[in-house]
Amino acid sequence: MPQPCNVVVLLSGTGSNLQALIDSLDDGTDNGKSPARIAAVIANRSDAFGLQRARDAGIATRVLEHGDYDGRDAFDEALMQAIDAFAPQLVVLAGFMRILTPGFVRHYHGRLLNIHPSLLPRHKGLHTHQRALDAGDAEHGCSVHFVTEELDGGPLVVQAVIPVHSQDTAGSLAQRVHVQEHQIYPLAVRWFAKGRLRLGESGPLLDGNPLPATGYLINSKETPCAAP
Ligand SMILES: Nc1nc2c(c(=O)[nH]1)N[C@@H](CN(C=O)c1ccc(C(=O)N[C@@H](CCC(=O)O)C(=O)O)cc1)CN2
Ligand SMILES: NCC(=O)N[C@@H]1O[C@H](COP(=O)([O-])[O-])[C@@H](O)[C@H]1O
Repeated sequence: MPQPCNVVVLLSGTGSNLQALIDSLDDGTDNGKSPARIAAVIANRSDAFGLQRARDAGIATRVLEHGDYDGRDAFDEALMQAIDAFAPQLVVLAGFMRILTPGFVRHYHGRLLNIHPSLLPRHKGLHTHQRALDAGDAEHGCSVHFVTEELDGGPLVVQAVIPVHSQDTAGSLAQRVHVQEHQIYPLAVRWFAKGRLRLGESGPLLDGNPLPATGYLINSKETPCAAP
């Protein structure tokens, strides 16, 4: 049995996506041989509740406060050293609210994933739920993508789609998107950890086959269909 894929998770806040990853990797569906292990959780804020979730799960934690460093490059250099101490095969951004430098992104090319609360390429950046409402979008959702230098511009791995209801608010959308995030992120991490997902020269490959530009699309009726 190959060693499980070492994963380091970066976060800045609540950590519900971290919790979904913890729960999915500990759900016994792999005959007790999880394809991945979360080696560490690293936060850029000491008040991130995700740190408590990690501690409760017995996962190592580190805090690097970006304000303690003289600029982005210095912070990212220290962050890389902290991450590499855990020798990850995969780095997962789970609500990590810092724009990463080109040097950082290059260092983790092909093994750096992010989850974003919109149907990319729509609504890159922040405040996506309100922007979807303001734009009158009929659909919204979330996206997992490989991280590149272009903010939220990396190649898509998987998206989950939800309908926007007339009575929706940014808060209600966030709640319904979170449910989908907690399905698609564990799915993508498992694919990567099992060697099924990789970033090829021309884009993401799943089982050797190019994924569509949308990534694997889960047209959610809000009860996510089984994915491969
Ligand atoms: N080079 C890249 N860095 C990051 C990416 C990426 O695709 N390429 N994804 C983001 C995640 N993200 C949205 O999914 C995101 C995070 C943070 C920001 C942002 O504007 N951050 C501000 C600070 C905001 C704050 O502290 O509240 C900043 O860094 O100045 C936009 C999008 C992770 N990084
Ligand atoms: N641009 C990055 C971004 O906005 N990411 C979003 O932050 C939230 C973190 O929630 P969590 O801390 O409960 O996992 C998630 O909704 C994620 O999509």
